Amino acid sequence: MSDGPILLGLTGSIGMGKSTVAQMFADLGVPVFDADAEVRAMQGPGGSLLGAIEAEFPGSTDENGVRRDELGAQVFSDPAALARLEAIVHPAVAAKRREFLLRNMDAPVLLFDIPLLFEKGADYVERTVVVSAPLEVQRARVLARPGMTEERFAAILAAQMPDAKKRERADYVIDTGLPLDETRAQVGELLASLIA
Ligand SMILES: CC(C)(COP(=O)(O)OP(=O)(O)OC[C@H]1O[C@@H](n2cnc3c(N)ncnc32)[C@H](O)[C@@H]1O)[C@@H](O)C(=O)NCCC(=O)NCCS
Ligand SMILES: Nc1ncnc2c1ncn2[C@@H]1O[C@H](COP(=O)(O)OP(=O)(O)OP(=O)(O)O)[C@@H](O)[C@H]1O
Repeated sequence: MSDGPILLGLTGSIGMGKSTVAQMFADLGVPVFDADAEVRAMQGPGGSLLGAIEAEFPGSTDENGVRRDELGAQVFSDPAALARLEAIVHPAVAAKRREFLLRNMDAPVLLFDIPLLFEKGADYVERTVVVSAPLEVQRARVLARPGMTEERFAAILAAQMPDAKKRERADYVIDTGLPLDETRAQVGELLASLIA
C-alpha cells in the first residue's frame, strides 16, 4: 500500500514570490491548494460564507460579497473580532482542504500555499518550503505594485514573522532573488529529491 502523498507547505513574506513558485510546482504537475483563493471564493459573490459573516458582522457584505476593506477595518484592529471571523472561515477552508486531499491521493506530492503557515500553525503539512530573496529585491518588487507605499510595506513587514526566522524554520528554502529559470531549476531539484 502507498503511504499517500508528501504534504508540502509553501510560505514566504510579502512579495517574495510565493505565487510564482507555486505556479512552478503546478507546471511540474504538483496539485496546489491555494488557501487564500479558497477563502476569497467563499467570500465572493454568492459565496458560501456570506450569510454567516453578515450575521456576525452586520453590513460587512453586499451583492459583490465581503466588503474586504470594511471587514478588514473591523477585524484587524480587534483580536476578538478576528477570532470570530476565523471561527467562521477556518473550518470551511479545512473542509475544502480535505476534499482536495481526497481528490489527489494518487499524487506523490501535494503543495499547500499558505501565507501565514508559521504564524497560524499548519500541523497537517509534513515539510515546509520558504521562498526568500534579499530585502532589497523584496522591497523593489513590492513597491512596484500599484497603491503600495513605503509606510504600508513597513507595516505589513512588521506584522509578519521575519524572513530570517521563516528560513530558520523551513525544511527547504527556494531562492527567489535569482533569474526565474534558476529558481525554476531549484523547484525541479527539490521535487526530484522528494520523489526519489
Ligand atoms: C478580513 C479580510 C476579509 C480582509 O481582506 P483583505 O483582502 O483586505 O486583506 P488580505 O486578506 O489580503 O490580508 C491583509 C493582510 O492581513 C493578513 N491577514 C489576513 N488574515 C489574517 C489573520 N486571520 N490573522 C492575521 N493576519 C491576517 C494577511 O496576511 C495580509 O498580510 C480577510 O483577510 C479575511 O477574511 N481574513 C480572515 C480569514 C483568514 O484567516 N484568511 C487567511 C487565509 S486562511
Ligand atoms: N526568481 C524569481 N522567483 C519568483 N518571483 C520572481 C523571480 N524573479 C522575479 N520574480 C517576480 O517577482 C514577483 C513576485 O510576486 P508573487 O506574486 O509571486 O509574490 P508573492 O510572494 O506571492 O506575493 P504576496 O505574498 O505579496 O501575495 C513576480 O512579479 C515575479 O515575476
